[in-house]
Amino acid sequence: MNQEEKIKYLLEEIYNNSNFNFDKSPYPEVTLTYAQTLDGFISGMPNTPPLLISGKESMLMTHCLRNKNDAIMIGIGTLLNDNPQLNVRQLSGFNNGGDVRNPQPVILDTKLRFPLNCKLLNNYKEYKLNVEQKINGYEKLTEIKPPIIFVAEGLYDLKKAKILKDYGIKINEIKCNGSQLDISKVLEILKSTYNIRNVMVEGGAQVIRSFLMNSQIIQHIIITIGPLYIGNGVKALGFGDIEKNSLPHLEHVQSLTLGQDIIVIGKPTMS
Ligand SMILES: NC(=O)C1=CN([C@@H]2O[C@H](COP(=O)(O)OP(=O)(O)OC[C@H]3O[C@@H](n4cnc5c(N)ncnc54)[C@H](OP(=O)(O)O)[C@@H]3O)[C@@H](O)[C@H]2O)C=CC1
Ligand SMILES: Nc1nc(O)c(N)c(N[C@@H]2O[C@H](COP(=O)(O)O)[C@@H](O)[C@H]2O)n1
Repeated sequence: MNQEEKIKYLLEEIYNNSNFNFDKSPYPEVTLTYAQTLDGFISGMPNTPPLLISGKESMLMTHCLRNKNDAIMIGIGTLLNDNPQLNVRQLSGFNNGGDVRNPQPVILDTKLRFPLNCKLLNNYKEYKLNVEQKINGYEKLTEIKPPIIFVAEGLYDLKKAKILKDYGIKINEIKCNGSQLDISKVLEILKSTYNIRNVMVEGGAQVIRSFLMNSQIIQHIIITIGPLYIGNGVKALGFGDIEKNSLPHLEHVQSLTLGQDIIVIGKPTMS
């Protein structure tokens, strides 16, 4: 088995041994995953270039996880800072007719700050154009699914939403009482409207915090620890203290090394 096959096998084991019952749950199966430094940071200071924490082997694991999940969720903070692609381009066979798939991107974006020139939109537009115009080799392209954006009712620009919808982007309005979107509602819609069976939540800090504070909706946590210190930056849980009792601990813990990185895998529990 090569490295990619070994990682895929490891992930199969994790998901096959999950006692998650999709039919009985109002939500998809949720995996929270991120990479952090030895001093607990997931990135440098806000508005600085993206920080590479994962080595090539654990980045391959991230792409295998993306391949395994129907959807990948990030907050608008990550989109604005990193301009990510959220695809599986590191897997063998990508764009060469291989048996791999991209997850559908999901963005939490109350005020629709989604930039009209971001890679997520450009990649989707380019893919659609290739398929619609049957451009040479289009049959072998790995499908790119349209991003799904969650916005708050009354807080976003309807004209911008119309432009995005015309490109094929899915926009879902949620009633929002507080300052952030209700992640339970978001997950319910992903399951009921989009038939999303499993979702990996990649971050950033505020999204990780929201999920960990509602850890009953998470089935798996997979953390990559890269062997570096950076001194300051954005902590995995963002800024501001949290009551210790609101956070879970892990059970059924496994750990392994991939390259120079340590991977910690477990199930969150409050008990
Ligand atoms: N190392 C790693 O694995 C990863 C690192 N990162 C890093 O994280 C940093 C970004 O983190 P951060 O700035 O916290 O941004 P986030 O990606 O967590 O996005 C936060 C924003 O999402 C919107 N939002 C809407 N609803 C919710 C909700 N229920 N919970 C949380 N957020 C919600 C809010 O914006 P609004 O009010 O406008 O809707 C909020 O400000 C970047 O530097 C990036 O590099 C990101 C992913 C993985
Ligand atoms: N697994 C992992 N390791 C790191 O070191 C990271 N910085 C991240 N970041 C996440 O990956 C996104 C970038 O994705 P693309 O390479 O553009 O597909 C970034 O936005 C974070 O979500 N992840």
